[in-house]
Amino acid sequence: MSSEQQVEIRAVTEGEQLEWLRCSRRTFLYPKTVTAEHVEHRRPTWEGQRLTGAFDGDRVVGTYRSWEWSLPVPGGAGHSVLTDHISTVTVAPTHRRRGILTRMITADLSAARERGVPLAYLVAGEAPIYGRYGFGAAVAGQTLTVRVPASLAHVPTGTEGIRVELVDDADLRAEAPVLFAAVAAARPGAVLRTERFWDEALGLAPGPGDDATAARPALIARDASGAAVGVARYRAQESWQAMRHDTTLEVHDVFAATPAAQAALWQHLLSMDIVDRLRITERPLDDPLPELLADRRDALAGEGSDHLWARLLDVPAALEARGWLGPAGSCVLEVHDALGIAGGRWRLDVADGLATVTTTTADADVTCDVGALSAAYLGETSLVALAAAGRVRGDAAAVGRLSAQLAWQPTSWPTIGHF
Ligand SMILES: CC(=O)SCCNC(=O)CCNC(=O)[C@H](O)C(C)(C)COP(=O)(O)OP(=O)(O)OC[C@H]1O[C@@H](n2cnc3c(N)ncnc32)[C@H](O)[C@@H]1OP(=O)(O)O
Repeated sequence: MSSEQQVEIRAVTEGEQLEWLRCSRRTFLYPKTVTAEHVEHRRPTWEGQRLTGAFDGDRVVGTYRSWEWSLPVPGGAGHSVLTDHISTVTVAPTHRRRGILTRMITADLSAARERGVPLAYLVAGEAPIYGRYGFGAAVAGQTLTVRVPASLAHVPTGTEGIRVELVDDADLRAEAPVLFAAVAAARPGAVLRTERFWDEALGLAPGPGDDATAARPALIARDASGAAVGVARYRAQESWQAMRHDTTLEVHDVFAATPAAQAALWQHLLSMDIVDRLRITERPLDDPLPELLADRRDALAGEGSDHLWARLLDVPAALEARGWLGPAGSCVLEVHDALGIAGGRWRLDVADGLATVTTTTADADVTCDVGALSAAYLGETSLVALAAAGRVRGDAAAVGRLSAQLAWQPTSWPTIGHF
């Protein structure tokens, strides 16, 4: 067996992309044969992205993909930071636990910092992997299961003026991306989507061997002027025989410009015939659905999980880029970073919804590792909870105030944004 030192980490050439894709899909236990057609299908997505490979001789034994992408942060629409978006992280089972991921990710994070990118993020395959590299679990998602039929006891004002139309998935192409972009811009941590993502998600660009899915049913909610104000997508079991007995409708990608439009979509979905339950994925932690129901036990929360992991690369730039809802006040914050990328000690002054961050040598009020601050950065994970876990240290009043300052409403939104 070759030693770790013989494994070379470098950019993948066009001619190596097929082996690179094979390595990633094999490691993710993808069941289908990967061909040159799959590479052609992925090429539009890879344009402008960095594809890195770990090579043992001419064999690809590790994959890593990253690119610059904007991420909404607390502060409302218009508050976003440039990020290093990381994906397709794999090391072949034959080459695991020899430091290959460590070499790929530390090189990528350091290079991103040098380019002036203040934040990195990814959606983790498994929770224990990324904490050691300074990532913190920053956006959680939940799956709600709701018995059908169920009725809404409360609806927000204006729900009666919303009309819900049944369309095909493909019919969403013109209107859904614009609506999604507007909704996502105001939700911290919402992974933004490319045009290519929409083509693939709506079944308009099927990969080799994939079924064309563009005719799946979907819903559009429209206001009195006819403008699209909400979208919901869903799929049922494949055969009607299975559906005669016990039918779960998998509902995903529900988003709306207003609470009324969202409630109108739920009203429609909760009253569908031949359906026993809805299984609704990718919901934020503050989803109002249980509050709308006549019997809140009709909605069971389950499968809550970390979704997006964030990693601060430039603490002052990232803290100054976001908005602040909490009380005005100052503290000295010391951040440790074992990778030597983002550590330092700063005075943080919060006032009028903004923060000013300046280097200081004063004693620290609050001290933590970069992973803990990264977890709290998007406003959802509580700094007080991190302190209770021993991951943040300092005077309780200073930690409590910084925790209240970092918190943001509405919470983050666990969107799926790339393939
Ligand atoms: C954004 C994404 O793409 S998420 C998807 C991540 N990929 C996967 O889950 C696919 C299956 N897994 C893999 O391909 C590999 O196991 C990887 C990429 C997760 C790890 O690659 P490796 O090269 O083995 O990691 P490396 O050797 O650098 O490990 C560094 C440390 O992390 C630990 N570690 C790595 N992966 C895991 C894991 N899944 N669970 C627990 N610990 C882990 C190692 O034990 C090691 O710890 P140590 O330094 O204390 O010895």
